[in-house]
Amino acid sequence: MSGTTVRSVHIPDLTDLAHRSPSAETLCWLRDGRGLIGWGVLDRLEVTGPSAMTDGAEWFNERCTELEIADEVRRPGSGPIAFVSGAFEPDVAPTVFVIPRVLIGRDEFGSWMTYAGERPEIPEPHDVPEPGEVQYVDGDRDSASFQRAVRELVARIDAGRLDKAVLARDVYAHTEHDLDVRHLISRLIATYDGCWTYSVDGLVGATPELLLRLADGHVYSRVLAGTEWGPDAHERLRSRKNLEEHEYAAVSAAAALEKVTIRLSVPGEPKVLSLPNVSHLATEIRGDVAEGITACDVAAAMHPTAAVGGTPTDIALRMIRELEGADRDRYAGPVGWVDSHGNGEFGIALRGGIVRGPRTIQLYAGCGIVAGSDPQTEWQETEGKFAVMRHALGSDNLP
Ligand SMILES: C=C(O[C@H]1C=CC=C(C(=O)O)[C@@H]1O)C(=O)O
Repeated sequence: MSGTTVRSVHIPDLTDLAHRSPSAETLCWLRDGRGLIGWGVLDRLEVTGPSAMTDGAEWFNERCTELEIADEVRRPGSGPIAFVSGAFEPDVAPTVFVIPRVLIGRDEFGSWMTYAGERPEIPEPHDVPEPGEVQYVDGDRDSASFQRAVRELVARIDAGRLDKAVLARDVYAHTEHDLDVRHLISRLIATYDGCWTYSVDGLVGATPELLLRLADGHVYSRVLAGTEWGPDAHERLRSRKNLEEHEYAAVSAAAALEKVTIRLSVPGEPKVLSLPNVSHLATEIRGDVAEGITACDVAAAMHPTAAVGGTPTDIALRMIRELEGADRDRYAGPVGWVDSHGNGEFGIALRGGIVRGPRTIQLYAGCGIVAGSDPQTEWQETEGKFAVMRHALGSDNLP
């Protein structure tokens, strides 16, 4: 890679990024027609260990110092970038960094292309094959065993051992034809355009939860917890149980952000976020980071918030390991991108799955358990969250 030139150049504005990738190994971070889509691998790292996120960032910075960089665009996301998918438990599963060979980016000012070596043609938009019939098979937990785990967790909360933990379950989707993540991406962006559609190294989904955006020293985070669906969902979101469940997540995110920011603004009351499948309570946090802090530093400081872990974090993680069954791998980890200036965006990898074979994807969904959580309702909530990927795989049903 040493001596390779990476160039970013302005190109005519493209509104259909998702349909341009010529590769089934598409890397993507897209929301509402803006974001990044990449293909080809200039370099790649898999790293495991408690500091995987910052170790990977160091590796990326070293790669950048070896490159010749010619960036005429000079905006967050231009120049060399790495797509990143972090493990939920970084000392157990690998965190992946991928520097694409070619990338098209788009923001409010227009589009650009970044490439290593010779300038490629801009690919024409094209259709990709559909997966055909899909069969769903429960993973480690069926309805009864998931509800048993919820009941056990509520008993431990009632006994005062912890306040909250997020329990997840997995489902395997087996498809008739080979899976092409570009098909999933195009279905996700069409319906969940207010979410961040991601695809990194087989992890694909559309998350409504932004762990952080860091651009020119300003940080923004959208914390979600508390879920309802169906009639009167907005009123029911204001229940004591939902507000409490949300509060743990917002407090944990703000406490982590405090360590890396010099200014922080946290609203006192959550808002309601409506999605096609469910609605959530949402807290939007804004701040300014201390000098030299990068998006990977902020992601490492924040993960896992109580939106996916619990309160207190260490006890919740122990309970999750004990009660959950399936290994989370990169589900509920930070997913996104970072550039050579430390700007970046990371979602929490929710409402998605991990491709496990040419015709198999393992889907995950979880929900926050607090005192008073009802096992049957929590099961239904995971069903509502699986709707995102079921839709991406071809179903037209929403819960
Ligand atoms: C853990 C998930 O969602 C989290 C994010 C928003 C709302 C949540 C809830 O209400 O339980 C979860 O904390 C998931 O989608 O798998």
